[in-house]
Amino acid sequence: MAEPLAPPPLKDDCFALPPGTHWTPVAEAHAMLQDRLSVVVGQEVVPLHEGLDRVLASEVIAKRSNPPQPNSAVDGYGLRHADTRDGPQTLPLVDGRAAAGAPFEGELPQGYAVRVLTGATIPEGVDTVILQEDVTTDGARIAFHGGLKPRANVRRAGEDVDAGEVLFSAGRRLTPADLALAAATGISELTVRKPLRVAVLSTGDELAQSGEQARADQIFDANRPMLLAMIKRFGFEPVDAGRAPDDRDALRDMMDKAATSADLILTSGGASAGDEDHLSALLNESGAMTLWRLAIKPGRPLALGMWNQKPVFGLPGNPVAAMVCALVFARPAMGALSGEGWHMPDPMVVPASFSKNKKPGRREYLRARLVDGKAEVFPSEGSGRISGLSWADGLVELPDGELTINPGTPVAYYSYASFGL
Ligand SMILES: Nc1nc2c(c(=O)[nH]1)N[C@H]1C(S)=C(S)[C@@H](COP(=O)(O)OP(=O)(O)OC[C@H]3O[C@@H](n4cnc5c(N)ncnc54)[C@H](O)[C@@H]3O)O[C@H]1N2
Ligand code: MOO
Repeated sequence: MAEPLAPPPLKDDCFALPPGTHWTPVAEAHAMLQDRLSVVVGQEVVPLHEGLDRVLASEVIAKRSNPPQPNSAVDGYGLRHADTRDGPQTLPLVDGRAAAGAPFEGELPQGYAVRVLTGATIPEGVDTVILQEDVTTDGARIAFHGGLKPRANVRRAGEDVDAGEVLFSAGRRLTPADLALAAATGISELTVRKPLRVAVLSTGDELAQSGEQARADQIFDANRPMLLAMIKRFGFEPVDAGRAPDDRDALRDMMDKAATSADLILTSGGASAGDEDHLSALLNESGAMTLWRLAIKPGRPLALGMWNQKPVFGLPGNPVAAMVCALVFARPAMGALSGEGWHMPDPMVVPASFSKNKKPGRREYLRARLVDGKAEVFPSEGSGRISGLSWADGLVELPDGELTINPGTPVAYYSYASFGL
């Protein structure tokens, strides 16, 4: 008869971090990634109107000043300031007018005023424009009170931007306002980065696809729709690489396909070192695998490797850990790979409305909501509690060390929006 199997004794340090294991602190992991990742996408030239949300590959320089010539800020009358004095006065009007797109020909004679409309090029001789609400006119003269400010209502050429000024640096993701500025300064084409294509692959025999009939022992794949949607929100190109069974050959095929259609592969599940953790085994086999045990909660295991020259981020399977690692590690990494640059948002420091005794050793991310300027947290820290991800509008980050938090303690809060979600 076999010896009865005795359970292992509890260790004194069972709640401490495993001895001898190096837990990579988040800051160290960030520094390493930042150091090792570089732009992997090429460039292309697109017409200005296709520039929205694209990442600039080079700086953009204004070709033209804005405005290109001095123009009027108001509807009114142009005159020489030297022809005015304090107190009530009149000036005769010249024939003709200056309108936007239809300039006044010639120079304004001394001692006259000229009708000007908003946006019109300031006629030669005019240095000041009086608002039409401040004059009376019979069509041949204007009467007004003096004391005008010299150059009133005149927009100087280049007062907004001068030709030759740098409008944007490389790496900027273009906004609607950027397109307006580029158009106004004579830019018609933009040299941008090709979009970063990010493949998302789920692993695990337990996964069923939404819409399919799930066996009783199966769960629906929640990570893939979440990660694909996150990539889209970040402004990258999501590539659905499907769901791989716990079979090394099938996973290898799917990884090969993902590597041909994307610049970066995000997987979820199979990242740790369990019997069915085929992803880490496969990356190990390819010789380009590092399993990072990160000092982060949730999301301890992160498998990083290269597959057919494409970087792979093997995110943990638990959906909460997958999302946290995608925000905290994959998002800034995608910035570096896409040409946008490494970027972590700045948190808002807000008072906590919760209590917690945080143990030392791991940086923690709690699902949080901002209510009346205070951070509330989801009552459960379970890494499979997807409802908390959906309940939250951001994350509270607790530092690596030990900390006692009471209502009112300042904490770092990152809104989902600050990551681009
Ligand atoms: N002995 C240990 N076991 C575990 C440890 C550990 O340190 N020692 N770490 C735990 C932590 S923390 C995490 S996170 C997971 C990470 O494991 P894997 O990345 O290998 O993920 P799986 O084991 O494949 O899955 C974990 C969990 O997530 C579910 N899952 C996976 N993919 C999806 C998906 N696409 N949609 C929804 N849910 C998914 C999966 O069914 C599991 O329940 O390991 C712990 N174990
Ligand atoms: O990464 Mo695990 O989800 O910390 O729980």
